[in-house]
This record gives sequence, C-alpha cells and structure tokens, in this order.
Amino acid sequence: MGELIALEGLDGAGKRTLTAKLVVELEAAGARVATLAFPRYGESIHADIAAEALRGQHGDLAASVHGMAMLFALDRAAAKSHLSRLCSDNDVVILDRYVASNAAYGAARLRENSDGPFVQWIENLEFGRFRLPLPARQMFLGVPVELAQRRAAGREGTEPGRERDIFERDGDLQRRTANVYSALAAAAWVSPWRVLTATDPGAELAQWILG
Ligand SMILES: Cc1cn([C@H]2C[C@H](O)[C@@H](COP(=O)(O)O)O2)c(=O)[nH]c1=O
Repeated sequence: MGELIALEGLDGAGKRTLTAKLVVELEAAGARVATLAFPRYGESIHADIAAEALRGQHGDLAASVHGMAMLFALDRAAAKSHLSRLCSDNDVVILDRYVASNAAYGAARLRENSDGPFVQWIENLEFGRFRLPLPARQMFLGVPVELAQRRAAGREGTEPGRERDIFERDGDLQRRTANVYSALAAAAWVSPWRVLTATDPGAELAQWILG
C-alpha cells in the first residue's frame, strides 16, 4: 500500500518543480510514484468555485475563511476513492498541497497560531469527519517570502487560470502563512515533517520519503 507524502509551501515556492524532481528520483530508486495536486481545478466543482471566489466572483464568499476552507476540504473529500486507488497502485503518492494548506492559510487569515481553534477545526473536519487518509510525511518548502511572491507574480498570465488570486497578492498573508507552516512542521502536526530549501538534494530527499 503506497504512502501519501504531502508537499506544502507558499504560492510560488516551487512545489511543482520539486514534485517533478522527486518523481524522477523516486522512480530511479525503483518506486512506483503518482502525483496529485489540490485544489483539483477542472475536476471538482468545489475547487472551481473556490478559484472563482478567489478571483472576485460569488459575492463575499472569499471573505469567509471557513466557507473557503470548506470548499477546499470538500474537494479533498470527493477525491477519497481516487486517492485510495492511487495508493493501491503505487508505492508513493506525492500530493502538491493537502490538508495542511487549509490549516496554514486559514489560521493565517484569522491571525491564529498553529495550535488555535481553526487548525483544530480543520483536523477534526478533514481527518475526523471526512476520514481523509493521514499523510505519512509532510514537507514544507520554505523559500523566502519575497522570492515566492516574485515567482507567483511572474507566472501571472503565462498559463490559463494562473492569474494571481487574492491570497497570492497579499504579501502579509503569505508571511503569516509561512509562520504557521513552520510551526506546524515544528510540532510534527499529524505526521513527521521536513523543512526543505530549494537546494536540498533530491536523491537524499527521496531516501527520506522511502525510509
Ligand atoms: C489546497 C488548498 C489551497 N489553499 C489556498 C492556497 C492558494 O493560495 C490558493 C489556491 O491554491 P493554488 O495556488 O495552489 O492553486 O488556495 C487553501 O487555502 N486551502 C487548501 O486546502
């Protein structure tokens, strides 16, 4: 049975690039690997509504921290059978964002800490009520906030649907989100974490994942 490995980080941190690098390293080590990115744009009504809200549609929906988090959580709940199929067919499933994204962004929006009521609500909702599988390990790709912001800005308009959303435009929110991520990692929230930099060697990381 394959294990879920969640890769977390700010918008523009380089999660997609690292995911591609890890797939190469893990396959070179003989592992069967699958990847899945959340939100599942184009595949889930919840993800698409969340994206529309982040770009100004649906009235005040984006202002509701719990409403937005519920949409992201429902997207994952609807992916449960897909996730278990991926786990049965592979040794490792790398998730580009998972439940900790909801915990970190929501707590940051509410100016709460990683041990506050919002993170507890997310844990109870997604792992408790929705019975989402726990990630075996989690990684936080911690690049400087300014660099992530520049990358996210540079990406704007280069791909359909990749224009910056209201979370990405808010540098202060990104900074607070990075702090919550660091605290979640330090507390080994839900499972063991590893804090990465962009220069961490992929091969060694692959061994940690497989270990
Ligand atoms: C997957 C996920 C993303 N987000 C945020 C992170 C991003 O700023 C935004 C859209 O995600 P994306 O930029 O990775 O497509 O939504 C959450 O707040 N909760 C979640 O569960």
